[in-house]
Amino acid sequence: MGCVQSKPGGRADAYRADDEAASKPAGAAAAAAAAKPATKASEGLSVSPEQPDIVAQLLRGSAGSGPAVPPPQPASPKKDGPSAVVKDGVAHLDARETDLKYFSGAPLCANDSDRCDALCSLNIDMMTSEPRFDFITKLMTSIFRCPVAMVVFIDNRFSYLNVPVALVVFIDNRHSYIKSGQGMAQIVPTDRRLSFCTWTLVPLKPEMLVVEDSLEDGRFAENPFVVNEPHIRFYAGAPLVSSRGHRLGSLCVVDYKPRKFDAESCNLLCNFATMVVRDVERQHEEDLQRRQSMQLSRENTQLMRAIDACSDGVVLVDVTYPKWPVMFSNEGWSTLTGMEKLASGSGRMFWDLFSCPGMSQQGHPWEVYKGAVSRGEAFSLDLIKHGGSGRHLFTVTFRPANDKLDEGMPNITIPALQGKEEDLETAQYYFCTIRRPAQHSGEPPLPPNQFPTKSAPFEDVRLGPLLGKGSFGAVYYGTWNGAQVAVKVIEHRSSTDEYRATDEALEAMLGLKMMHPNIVRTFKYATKERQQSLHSSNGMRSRSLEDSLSLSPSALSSSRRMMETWIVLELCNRGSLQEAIDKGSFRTKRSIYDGAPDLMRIIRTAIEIAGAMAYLHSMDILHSDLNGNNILLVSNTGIDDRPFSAKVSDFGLSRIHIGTGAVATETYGTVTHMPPELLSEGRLSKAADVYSFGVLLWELYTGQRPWAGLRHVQVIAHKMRSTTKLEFPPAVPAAYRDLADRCMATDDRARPPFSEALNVLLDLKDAVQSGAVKIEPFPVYRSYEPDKAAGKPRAIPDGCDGIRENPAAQAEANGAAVVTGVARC
Ligand SMILES: Nc1ncnc2c1ncn2[C@@H]1O[C@H](COP(=O)(O)OP(=O)(O)OP(=O)(O)O)[C@@H](O)[C@H]1O
Repeated sequence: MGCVQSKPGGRADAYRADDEAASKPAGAAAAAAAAKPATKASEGLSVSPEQPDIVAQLLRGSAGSGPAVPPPQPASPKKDGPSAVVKDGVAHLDARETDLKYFSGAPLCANDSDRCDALCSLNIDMMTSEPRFDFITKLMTSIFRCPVAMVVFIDNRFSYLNVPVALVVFIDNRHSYIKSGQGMAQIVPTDRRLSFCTWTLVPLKPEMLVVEDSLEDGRFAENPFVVNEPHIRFYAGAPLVSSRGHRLGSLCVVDYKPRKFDAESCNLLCNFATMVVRDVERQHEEDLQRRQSMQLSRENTQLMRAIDACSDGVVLVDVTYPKWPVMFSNEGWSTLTGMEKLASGSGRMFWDLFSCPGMSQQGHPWEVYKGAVSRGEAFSLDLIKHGGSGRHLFTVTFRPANDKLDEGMPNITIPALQGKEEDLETAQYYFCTIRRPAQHSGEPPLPPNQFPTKSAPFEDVRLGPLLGKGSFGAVYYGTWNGAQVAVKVIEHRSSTDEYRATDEALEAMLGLKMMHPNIVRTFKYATKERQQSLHSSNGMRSRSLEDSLSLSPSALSSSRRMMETWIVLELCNRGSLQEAIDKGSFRTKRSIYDGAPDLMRIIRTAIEIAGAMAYLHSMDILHSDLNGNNILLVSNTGIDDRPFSAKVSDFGLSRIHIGTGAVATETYGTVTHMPPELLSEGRLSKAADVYSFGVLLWELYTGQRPWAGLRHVQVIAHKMRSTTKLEFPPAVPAAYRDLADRCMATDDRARPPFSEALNVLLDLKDAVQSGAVKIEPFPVYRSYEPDKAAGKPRAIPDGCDGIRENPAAQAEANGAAVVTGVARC
């Protein structure tokens, strides 16, 4: 069923709201919006519960919808009037021809920003045409026998029209929005002043907007889409009212000839509108649930990794079934018992693997302990393992999975099992912690209800769950004298005297002497001989500490002992800068499509990083791997209005800078942030850190990943050719762009020292604060590549092997400076 009927003269649809009433106060315009509802509803009309007022308003006409205003004045058509134009894929008023005073469109309703927030919170991808809406609009064109039906969402700047293809041809005469899929609607963001639909937001209460003949209605008679192509004459729109009462947009039908719209049709349109909103809300709810369950599964994985890292054997059992099926076992379990690793679904029962000496007279252990389990009690038993050679005695501690680890520690249980009080009372899962009994190992027995923790090299440091793993080792949450800390655990071989790093070098590398508010503090470290591999058993090959100290591998004798170093660090509780950039934390939040960079937040964060780096360089320490993952965030203690402040971390690759020259290194940081001289010659200097900082400035401002979509080899090739650079969007403040460009200069001598970068940023902060620098919004869904002709996103193809095939390389071949910011959504 076609959704567009061709009209003589190429009629099509697009909107422009032009109105004399628009220059009136909002309330007046609100009444104007309702002043021409031509529908006369009949008695017995059914009203959808979610939109009770709509038809009632129709029955009453416009009375009560807002302050009284003069009825709209009919206006005569202007054949040579202004027109809507499409710029960069957005339908705008043509300001050259139009006196904007007369085309300001519907006035903003009082709660428009709440309304926009509500729309934003639903995470609707307004730029994507949805087949489910196509189905409804096609149904509507057939039921109402009109050429066009649309679902339109309206944010604070645009109406997102899902326009049938034939109309897209009209709206954008360059045809750049026509994709394959004939008959499918395409989305055209349209200046909200042009939109008929924005008038459905104006009345105080939701009501239908029916324009039987636009030439007879003062709000629309001079609208460019009435006066010119596509000559809209009829419009009927029902607001899309969310279950919380916010109007998100409208569902509308349009015709090119005047027509009547009876009460039954209004009712039907309202019901369709309700269907659309419920569908959107249901989809949102499902997305939320999906995200939550992904989060839960991530947390579960993290927990399992943390449990895996325990040197004691841990088994998770389901105590609601006889014999207690095993759900999970860790590496320590296999090491201690010699049994295979078990997972949920393996069908193995705990009480088939062990027996309890002396309990047979009392009954099955799972029955004997039923009471204790139902009360969620912890208990310990000496058990004999079945199978294998000989009898092995183990002490096993049983603890409810939703029990607390100990004072000051977070709840290290399965997240899915946490939470409800009633769950605590009827615990289903138990952790069984297996240790050899005291008489075998010489260790004191494990007190009941205590989760095993690693023995600490420091008496006063306790390890909690795993926070993450890096190439040098694992980082755990921990407590130290009651304070929350992060503990980095690194495995390495003991140093020979010949290659022993000096205390001074080690301390510098660990950042022990650094005291700066924007550098992650290292409180202390200690080394002990390692009892058992923490990571290698997980298949993870740890990079050793002496690798980072550039000790010769040949010097590492296999006879040397394996050591474990614990480094106690300041805890950074707000994740990494990279995560914050990816989440859009450096953009003003309205919607992802029209937000602007939050310049103040960006500059303040950049100042913190530049300050920390200036401090490091003043101590002749190079970072050498400065990137968003190595800058951690902590909750802001009120120094400004950001929720976080930044701290430079991870001196794993740091080198002591000797003299003024550069340090040769074979250790690499992150390719995207490395300067050309480091890539080509392995030459590391203070200027290399400055280059990485320049890339960070670009990321902070654009919110994008540098060189996204390119392979490492392609990134390196681009950098080596040095005609290629990261380009900023046009609206960036010049001082900011110049600083970033200087930092990323190919010639390392042209890069400013951090002290200078810091001063530039401080000046810029003052300029922004005083209003001297304006912040321009720019959409993030578009690439900033110089191919402006197409006016649409151009993604660099992934998986393209040859650099020549890359559009960036082609642009470069044409002499253009190439930009690599690629659409994130
Ligand atoms: N002080 C800290 N506070 C909170 N979390 C931390 C801290 N230090 C590190 N982490 C977390 O631990 C993870 C591992 O950190 P680590 O420094 O070992 O490696 P990385 O920086 O991710 O990788 P690489 O060592 O390869 O550069 C990090 O991703 C981070 O999430």
